Amino acid sequence: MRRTLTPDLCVIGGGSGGLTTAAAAAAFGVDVVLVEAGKMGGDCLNDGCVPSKALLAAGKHAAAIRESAQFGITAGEPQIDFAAVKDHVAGVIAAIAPNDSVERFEKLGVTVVEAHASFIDADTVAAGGTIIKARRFVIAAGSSPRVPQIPGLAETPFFTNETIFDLRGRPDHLIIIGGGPIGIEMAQAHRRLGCAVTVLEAGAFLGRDDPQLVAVVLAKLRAEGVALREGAKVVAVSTGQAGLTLTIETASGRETVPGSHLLVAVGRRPNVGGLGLDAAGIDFDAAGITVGADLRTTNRRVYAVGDVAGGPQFTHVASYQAGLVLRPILFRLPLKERRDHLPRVTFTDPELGQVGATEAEARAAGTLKDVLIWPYAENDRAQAERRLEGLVKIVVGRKGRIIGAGVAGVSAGEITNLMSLVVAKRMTVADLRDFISPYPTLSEIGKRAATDYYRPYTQKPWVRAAVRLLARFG
Ligand SMILES: Cc1cc2nc3c(=O)[nH]c(=O)nc-3n(C[C@H](O)[C@H](O)[C@H](O)COP(=O)(O)OP(=O)(O)OC[C@H]3O[C@@H](n4cnc5c(N)ncnc54)[C@H](O)[C@@H]3O)c2cc1C
Ligand SMILES: NC(=O)c1ccc[n+]([C@@H]2O[C@H](COP(=O)([O-])OP(=O)(O)OC[C@H]3O[C@@H](n4cnc5c(N)ncnc54)[C@H](O)[C@@H]3O)[C@@H](O)[C@H]2O)c1
Repeated sequence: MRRTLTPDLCVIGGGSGGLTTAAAAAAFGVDVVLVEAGKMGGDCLNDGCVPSKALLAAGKHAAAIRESAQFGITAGEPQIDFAAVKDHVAGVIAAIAPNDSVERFEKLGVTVVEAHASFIDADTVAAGGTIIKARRFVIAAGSSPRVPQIPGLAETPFFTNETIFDLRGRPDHLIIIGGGPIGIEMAQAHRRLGCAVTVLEAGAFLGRDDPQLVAVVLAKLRAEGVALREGAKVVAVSTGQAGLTLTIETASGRETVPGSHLLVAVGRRPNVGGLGLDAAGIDFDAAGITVGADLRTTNRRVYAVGDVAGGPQFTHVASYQAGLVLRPILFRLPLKERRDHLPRVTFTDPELGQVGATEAEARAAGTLKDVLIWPYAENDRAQAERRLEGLVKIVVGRKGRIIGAGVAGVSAGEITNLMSLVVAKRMTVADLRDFISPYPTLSEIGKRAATDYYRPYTQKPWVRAAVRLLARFG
């Protein structure tokens, strides 16, 4: 039966961006319809952040057992039941799923339509048997794995992030095409769970990050036995009796790499197909839906957030943008998206976190005044945990303002949280020096870098003379 809904707001996509938009609008009493074609929770819950972090957590436990002798505890090589690890991953998704469920959102006052949404004109969407005419729309349709045009790939069985977490048998030798965050996280997780792993990367591993920080992560992966091939472009794939063979092109010519299973992790493509964007006058290209700094599309009734909007692809960015678009939609307030304070973390062990500008970005922009570095090895907590590898790097701009920070090391993501506040609130090196950091914590590393920045003042003759003079007054 056909029905027509006329809500104030229609949200397309029930992932990180769409759920945040719908829940926040409903909290203000707005009449909201949310349309989801697949699983509520989207990529992050079902095929992305959550299963990948759960798999990494399992790998971390295996590594802890292997490395326990340095603490005086001998346990030996861990016995890994790969299928049971996958049950753990599924269990974590199931534990979080109720937060994102149709039932919960209906309780919040959102009308959920479980169907594929497509615009039929500038202010109307068709979703299954439902027609939705809304005052405003937010498209949060996400992205899908990009599958490259590599000869032989279409005829070869391969995994993407949408299928790898369902694999219950342990791969003997997993080959990963792509050394971005997905490739590198999956490489370490699988290696620690007992697979041989080779990662083939055409350019540089974790190429968007600071090479000095990336080196910390790569050193650990290499030490654990992950084969990392940089500057290795995969140009052909084939399967035969002996298994899988990939042909790579490197600076020294072509060679082949054998393996048993293949994971393709070469980036994402925005889910713009099937949305009827032309019918609604919404421009898009290969990067995603075209939006301005106000996240508005070329149709003034329609906003786009998250992966489909062509910006940085992170759950927290989708949620941040979702919060922003409610300003004009609910309150008619202007909005301008800020990107100078966005954080990101790659959840390897050690982790790699970055917020704001990297050193190279600040230098290219002409805003770099100083770089402060403090090593993990100088931190007492890192000593206690026997995790000395890594560093904090603080990028300082004009007037001592901290415009970026990068952290590579154990729990770098948590330190990045602190640095994220510092960068978002436009704090200075003095602010980071002056707060009290509980001892012994890893986050003290940032404070130590800031304190060290002022050390030259202790050497200045006039400062020393002033100290001596003041001492005379008793
Ligand atoms: C393996 C992996 C690990 C990741 N790890 C992290 C991490 O640790 N931290 C982090 O911040 N980010 C991580 N990400 C990125 C993160 O998952 C995405 O940036 C985030 O999910 C984007 O949210 P979104 O709302 O834009 O899209 P999604 O979460 O993908 O949601 C889009 C939803 O829209 C639905 N949809 C699409 N088209 C239609 C339509 N026409 N009609 C109705 N519904 C539709 C889809 O079914 C989907 O449910 C990871 C990604 C991957 C692949
Ligand atoms: N911890 C996190 O926050 C996290 C984790 C995973 C994914 N993500 C998000 O998902 C996005 C997608 O991740 P991704 O790793 O798929 O993409 P990516 O674009 O970051 O990396 C893909 C890599 O594949 C390489 N590549 C492409 N074609 C190749 C070929 N033929 N041979 C060899 N290498 C090739 C590219 O050079 C690139 O380095 C990320 O940008 C990130 O925003 C975030």
